Amino acid sequence: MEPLEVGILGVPMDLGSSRRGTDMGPSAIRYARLTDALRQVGHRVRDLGNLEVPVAESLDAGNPRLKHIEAIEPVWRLLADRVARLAGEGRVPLVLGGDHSLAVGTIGGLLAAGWDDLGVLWFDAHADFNDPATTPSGNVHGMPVACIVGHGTPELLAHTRWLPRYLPARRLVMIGLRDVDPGEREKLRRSGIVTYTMQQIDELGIAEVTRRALQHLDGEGVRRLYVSFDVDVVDPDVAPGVGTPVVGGLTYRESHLAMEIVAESGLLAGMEVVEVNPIRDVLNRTAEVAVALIASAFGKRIL
Ligand SMILES: NC(=[NH2+])NCCC[C@H](N)C(=O)O
Ligand SMILES: [Mn+2]
Ligand SMILES: [Mn+2]
Repeated sequence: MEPLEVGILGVPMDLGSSRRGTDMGPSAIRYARLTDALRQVGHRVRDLGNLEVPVAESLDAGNPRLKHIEAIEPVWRLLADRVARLAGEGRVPLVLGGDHSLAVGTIGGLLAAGWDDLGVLWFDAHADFNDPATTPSGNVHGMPVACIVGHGTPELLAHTRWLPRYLPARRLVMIGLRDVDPGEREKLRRSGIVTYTMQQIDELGIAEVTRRALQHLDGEGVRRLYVSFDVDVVDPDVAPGVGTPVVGGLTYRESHLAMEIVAESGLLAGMEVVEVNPIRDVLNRTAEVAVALIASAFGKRIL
């Protein structure tokens, strides 16, 4: 991989989740030597620090079907500005979460930067495609995909009016699904989003699935790839430090192989790693897995 100018941005946010702790994700990932890992692969790295995010205890959650949205939307806007600026400077944004709701800000920022050839690989145990009508929890980290592709109730989409446009649903591919809510399933079928469940990964293998996903995006005109990596896609035995663990996830090697294939595609233009929750982790193991996966996505090779 060509040497890149990587810009790291932390988003210490857990307002989108009912469990506290993902606000400490950026620190845990940095502590696991992220910049060293990227420099070893040959990239130039600049860490731009963290965004300021309100603390849950200082707020009222508000609407129980859209918790903390009044505090989350301003974080999205701020994050979108910062990401758009990074992209405008020719830097590759690497965003450290934080709960997965932040993806609305990152992807919104890339759309604002005029990335018309953007496609998204969404690695996740969950579909994150709920809206206030379908959500079982009211947690906004279960809704970012609905916001990004513009498929949600007007109440939800009212908070995305700052987006320059929505991402076409066919430019987002989900990999690793194994916990989808009933309301999400219906919406997902009609959405145009391409999905690969754990069953398909078991049957086809992660290499074939990742290659098919990339091939589909290529056919949609995607030339710049953004990887949204929710660490709960990895099996909780390997990555226990997450807010919403689901058994039956990717093995250590499967998740690496997917990242290695992403690197080989030559299309990686940005990445976020979200949902690392140090409170639930064991000796920062999940953050270490996150750093190793980032290194693979950014071109680290075994030989
Ligand atoms: N980014 C995540 N970890 N999302 C978990 C979502 C869980 C569940 N589907 C919900 O909407 O509440
Ligand atoms: Mn997620
Ligand atoms: Mn998830």
